[in-house]
Amino acid sequence: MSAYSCNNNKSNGYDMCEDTENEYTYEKLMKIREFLAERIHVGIICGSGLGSMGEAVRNSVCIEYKDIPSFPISTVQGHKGRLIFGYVSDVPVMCMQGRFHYYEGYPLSKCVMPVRLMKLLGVTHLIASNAAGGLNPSYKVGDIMLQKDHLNIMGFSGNNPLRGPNDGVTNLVRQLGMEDDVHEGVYTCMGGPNYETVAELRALKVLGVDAVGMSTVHEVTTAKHCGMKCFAFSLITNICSIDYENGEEATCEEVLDVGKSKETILKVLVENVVKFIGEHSNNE
Ligand SMILES: O=P(O)(O)O[C@@H]1C[C@H](O)[C@@H](CO)O1
Ligand code: HPA
Repeated sequence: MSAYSCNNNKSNGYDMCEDTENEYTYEKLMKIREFLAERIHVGIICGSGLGSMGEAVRNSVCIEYKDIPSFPISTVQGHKGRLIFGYVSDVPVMCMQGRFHYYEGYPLSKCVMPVRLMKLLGVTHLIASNAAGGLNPSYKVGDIMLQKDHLNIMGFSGNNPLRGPNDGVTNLVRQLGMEDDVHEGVYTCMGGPNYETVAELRALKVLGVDAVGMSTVHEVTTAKHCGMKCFAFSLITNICSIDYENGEEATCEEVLDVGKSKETILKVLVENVVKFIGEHSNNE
């Protein structure tokens, strides 16, 4: 008898099959889940005003956060609040158009839950983006800062910082024709929701911070802990002034406007990085 043929044993009224292939144990289901999970490869988190990167996703299926059981909702301007599943450069991705911030009232464990979900769904590589204020005097509004490291101020007592993004990816970003506008630097996350005081910015500068924002550090820390490879970058949306006499605090509108003005280049950036990951990771 072949593995799939039934013997018409109807002792309980149903067709009974001898074949053990028809028994779905928990272990077997987990194997199926693992197989399917391997089909999603890259996770993308869009920062404030950077949701247009989600338009790089082709053949997409969108699911609103509010429709997903137990999922938090986005409460911040510039975060659509939906998951997009699809393909970028033929690589299967899931994209968060909207992240969760500590200042929204969510504990950090909830802010990073989607990263753990990505891991469960098979994501091996995380691309995290954010809007940030430039502290390094050589940065201009609209520049991109590749996060070569971060300062985990909110977890000063011990989380590991991100070390060394993939050199190849870094070069690839430089090839975007933005050589003069791309930097590698140190990012830090403040608790928010208010922007930093001059005294705080001065302290951050002394600590070696090049750009300051309100996210990403805990996501990257969690992703690293889960064994993912991470590529994180900041769009410099405003320049942080450490001068009491000159310089104004950024506004939310300003931050979102800079994101909008860089939509095209950010989409290309995401496409190139995902393509690179697809070509170099061998579906690991
Ligand atoms: O989600 P990100 O880190 O891009 O958001 C930044 C930090 C604040 O939420 C907002 C400031 O305008 O942008
Ligand atoms: O200057 C800033 N500080 C903190 N978060 C930010 N997000 C955009 N700009 C900034």
